[in-house]
Amino acid sequence: MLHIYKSTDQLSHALAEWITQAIETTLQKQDRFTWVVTGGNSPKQLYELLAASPYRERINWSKLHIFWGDERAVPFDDSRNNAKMAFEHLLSKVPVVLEQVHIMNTTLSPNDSAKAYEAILHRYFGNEGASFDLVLNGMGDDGHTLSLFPHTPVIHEKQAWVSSFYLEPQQMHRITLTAPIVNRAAKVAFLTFGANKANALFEVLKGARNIDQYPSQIIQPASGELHWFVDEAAASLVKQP
Ligand SMILES: O=C1O[C@H](COP(=O)(O)O)[C@@H](O)[C@H](O)[C@H]1O
Repeated sequence: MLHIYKSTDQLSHALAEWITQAIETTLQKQDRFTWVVTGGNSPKQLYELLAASPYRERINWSKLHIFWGDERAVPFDDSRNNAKMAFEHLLSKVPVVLEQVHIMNTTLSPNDSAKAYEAILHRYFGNEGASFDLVLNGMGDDGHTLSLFPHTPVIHEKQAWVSSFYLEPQQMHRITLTAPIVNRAAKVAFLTFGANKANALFEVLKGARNIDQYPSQIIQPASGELHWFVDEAAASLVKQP
């Protein structure tokens, strides 16, 4: 489902409300809510909103179990670290249970970090079936999501739930969830805005299947919901007749 908003402000507010309702509704049926948060710049306003009234009071933070979709293999105190960003804008401001907040450990080698994260996920979800209640994703203007970058082999991963690799153009290792686990989620929501994302959004939603060029295409929950929260600038090509 495609949700289009006039401004990034309206978009962030609508997504904050949608996430809060998803948490409220799910917690009426079960005792925990597992949420994968995203990095990058796009979610900063959303995170600030969730950390403030009225969302802060409506969310039962003690029931939340937080995970990351991907991480740059840099120390936690590096400004590029996705977990640092989420703590700065959200998690340090709300009463989360730290034992339920699972950052990707960048003090280990990237390979060991991916294995350790995969072990955590298997403890939560077993080997089959269950997965996250919500995966929040961003999308880069090159069509990447998580750390599934164009023309990287990890796009085609079929077994591992977490993988690491060296991203040559950025001279940096990345650790990322893979399609096999993300596509089991109950809900996946993309947050994308800005004219620079318009072409990628068009190709991902309306273009021919080309997952190597536009890796966001591979995120298609098997039985869960897929939502795209975008602004009019990003949706400008999608909306054309
Ligand atoms: O590298 C990354 O980029 C994507 C998109 O980021 P944005 O700044 O364009 O919103 C992000 O979702 C991912 O977590 C991050 O590692």
